[in-house]
Amino acid sequence: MTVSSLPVIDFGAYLSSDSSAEERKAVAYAIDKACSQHGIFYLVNHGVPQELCDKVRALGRNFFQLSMEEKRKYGADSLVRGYWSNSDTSQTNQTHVETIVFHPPVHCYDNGLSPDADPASASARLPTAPDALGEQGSWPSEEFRALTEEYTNHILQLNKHVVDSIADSLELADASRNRLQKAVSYVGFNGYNVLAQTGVGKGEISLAAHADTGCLTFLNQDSDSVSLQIQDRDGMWHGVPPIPGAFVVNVGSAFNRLTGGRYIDVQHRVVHCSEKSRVCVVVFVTPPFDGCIDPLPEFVTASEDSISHTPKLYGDLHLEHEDVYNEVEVVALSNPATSHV
Ligand SMILES: O=C(O)CCC(=O)C(=O)O
Ligand SMILES: [Fe+2]
Repeated sequence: MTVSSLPVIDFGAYLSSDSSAEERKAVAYAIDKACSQHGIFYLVNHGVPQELCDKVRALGRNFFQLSMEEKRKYGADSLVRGYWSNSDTSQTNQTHVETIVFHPPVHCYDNGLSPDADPASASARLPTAPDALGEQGSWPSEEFRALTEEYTNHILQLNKHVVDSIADSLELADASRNRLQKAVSYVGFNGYNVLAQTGVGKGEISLAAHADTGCLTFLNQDSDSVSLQIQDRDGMWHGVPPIPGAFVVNVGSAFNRLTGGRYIDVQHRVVHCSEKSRVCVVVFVTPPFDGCIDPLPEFVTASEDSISHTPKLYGDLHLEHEDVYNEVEVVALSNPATSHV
């Protein structure tokens, strides 16, 4: 894989009302091709103000610079919102990756789970109602909350257009388009400290290999280092160099299922060994927990259609992935060979 092989998609033509139908179609086909060949692409001219993208990364950076004692005041709650880091750093205050996660209260989960379920059970950890999300106390400041919500709303708007373009290129029926448009967002601010060179030599990584669980993920990464890596079909890892102003957009497992495997839920990880720490603000866009993630009718073959089964819901997939996704310990690299995408 070479640097030029990861598509850089200019979304301006899809968003502009001056564009012709052919111009919009060309963008839509490019996105479909990227999702089915790579499961990841760069998006430029996406319409989210650059100043806002820079501000949210700065918000994350300022937060991570607080003392560990201060950050722990915002420790993750039972719904896994808030601050979390991958090592007990009481001695050194050193972490490889730390994160502060929110589910902004802009969407409603209606997954039918009982709010008084056994708190020790996995299902009790799923947010069940809008007022269970993003309580005031879990935000470091009102500014943090306001900017995060503004940013997330922009990304959700952008996601709506990207999904529309995908539905256009796949010629989806309205019912399928509407299913894909039901979206919930999670936002995570990831902070990466530099892995000691000795550690990198020993095969340490910052964020373990995984596929995201939802449909599309929008990454807004610092542009100083090549730290994000994706795995190709031959198992080789490749760096994804940041392009200033571009989002990296990747496909998650729910989209892989919904498209009957057409879209690749790309495996990715982070190995951060530059001189500066790194921030990446991540918005995961997922179906609601009660959303069915069985393949859309357009991707069901006649023989599959005749098999009756219980529909798979996104909430189930979320729980299955949770342990894998949270596995961010430092582990040995299985294959340290990398090149730029
Ligand atoms: O920080 C990054 O570049 C990637 C983060 C990521 O993959 C995730 O949070 O799921
Ligand atoms: Fe990820």
